[in-house]
Amino acid sequence: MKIAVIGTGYVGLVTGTCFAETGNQVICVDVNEEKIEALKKGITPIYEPGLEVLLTRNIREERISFTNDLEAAVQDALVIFLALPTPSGEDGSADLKYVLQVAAQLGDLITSYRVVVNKSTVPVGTAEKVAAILSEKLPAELFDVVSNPEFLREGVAVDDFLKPERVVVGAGSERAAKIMEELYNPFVRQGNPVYFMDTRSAEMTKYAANSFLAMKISFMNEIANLCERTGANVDWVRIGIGSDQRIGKRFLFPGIGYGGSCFPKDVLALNLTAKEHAYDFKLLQSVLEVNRLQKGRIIEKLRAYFRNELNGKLLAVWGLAFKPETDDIRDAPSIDIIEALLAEGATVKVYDPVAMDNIHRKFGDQLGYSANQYEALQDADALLILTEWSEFRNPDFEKMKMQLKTPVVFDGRNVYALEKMKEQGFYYESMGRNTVPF
Ligand SMILES: NC(=O)C1=CN([C@@H]2O[C@H](COP(=O)(O)OP(=O)(O)OC[C@H]3O[C@@H](n4cnc5c(N)ncnc54)[C@H](O)[C@@H]3O)[C@@H](O)[C@H]2O)C=CC1
Ligand SMILES: O=C(O)[C@H]1O[C@H](OP(=O)(O)OP(=O)(O)OC[C@H]2O[C@@H](n3ccc(=O)[nH]c3=O)[C@H](O)[C@@H]2O)[C@H](O)[C@@H](O)[C@@H]1O
Repeated sequence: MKIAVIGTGYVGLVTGTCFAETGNQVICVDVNEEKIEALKKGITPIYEPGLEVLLTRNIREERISFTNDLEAAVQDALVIFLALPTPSGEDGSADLKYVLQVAAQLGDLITSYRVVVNKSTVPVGTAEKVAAILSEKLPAELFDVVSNPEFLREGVAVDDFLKPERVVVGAGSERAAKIMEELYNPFVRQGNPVYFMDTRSAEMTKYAANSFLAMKISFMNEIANLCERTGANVDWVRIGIGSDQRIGKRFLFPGIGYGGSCFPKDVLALNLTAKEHAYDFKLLQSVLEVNRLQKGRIIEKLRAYFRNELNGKLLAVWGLAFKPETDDIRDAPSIDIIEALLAEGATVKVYDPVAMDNIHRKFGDQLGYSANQYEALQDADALLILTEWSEFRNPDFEKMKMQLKTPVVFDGRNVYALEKMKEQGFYYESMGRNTVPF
């Protein structure tokens, strides 16, 4: 099948590459010329394990190509995917300007039947808005608008796309549903269900999924905070509740609050949708508040330890990306935490395996940047762990102690076992577990 993908960010690039991998002819479009030039050479602008290999193979076998020319891209494509940004607007609602602008452009370019598929995360009713814009220029028989939200996670995006736990398709017509069924057929053959529904339900499914996961994390963060106050250990509580299949083992890890390009903006946007419909979504408001507070917990711990004197302290930070296996720092909790440390007069030295360039673009010379994890520790009063990269899991503890001024670790991701830190002689505070004193 001939496919056009508009927008070559995370979602567009993975969508295009994976559909090429399953034998379709894909053309990807972006307004960013630099990005397109790099992609033509097989260079991906994002760090995503496995993506570049797949991309270069599909470029070599001529199943995927890149252009800045929207008209050329949609000329032959039967299916047009919109993988455009939907950032938070000023009031927290999803800003639809990119999606609606492209819809207007498509109205001028489409000359025969096309399925316009929205892969971006968009509020309920957006498919109808896109259809209304297309209708201004096109007769109804020339297009269908489908909602096909994406559930991939950064860091494991290729696997998530090729082996999805489910695919959701909101299609208003039989004709469009059939085309989508054919497109996803290779995935169905692997036993993964495709759920066909109306466009409004598909749009709501995406927000409900992200908000539910954000709620699960926030719930565990609150349990962790309570564990600290009651002397329980959240590791045991997590295992204890997670083995109940109704709860599930995943997404029960407490930490420094959820971040990333999606949970924060999507929870905000769903809350706004509720407001617009005069519905007071109390649970969602609590999720937002709990997450805001959780990012400050590690600062509270530091303040208590340093007796409110963070001014003049040298603090090392390991991990900046919003989670491991990505260089993405969009809405990363590390940003809020570093900003709070700087505001209190601390000096901050950072290290991350892949997100250094992105964090440098954000903070410039406000921070010290280290070439490796041990260099960051030199003379530091304490280490903060903000992303659970696997290379932080089994460090050379002796080297850490030698580099640090005092062997003090504040772990926002529960990377180490309490016994290990005790044995190694660290002062160690983590989330929802007992503090290991000197
Ligand atoms: N990043 C993720 O892991 C996931 C994101 N989503 C959703 O997918 C959508 C896209 O997200 P990302 O890929 O992360 O966004 P992104 O911001 O990384 O990429 C968007 C791309 O669209 C391009 N673009 C902007 N205007 C354009 C136009 N008029 N024509 C052509 N290209 C244009 C930009 O240059 C950029 O390359 C959002 O709605 C997001 O919520 C959904 C699931 C996962
Ligand atoms: O809509 C999206 O963009 C995507 O958002 C999330 O994917 P992603 O943002 O890549 O990252 P997650 O793995 O979900 O992690 C999000 C945040 O939650 C935090 N988290 C996750 C799990 C957990 O147990 N505890 C926890 O604090 C992570 O550290 C991270 O900051 C969803 O998991 C995807 O299904 C969805 O497609």
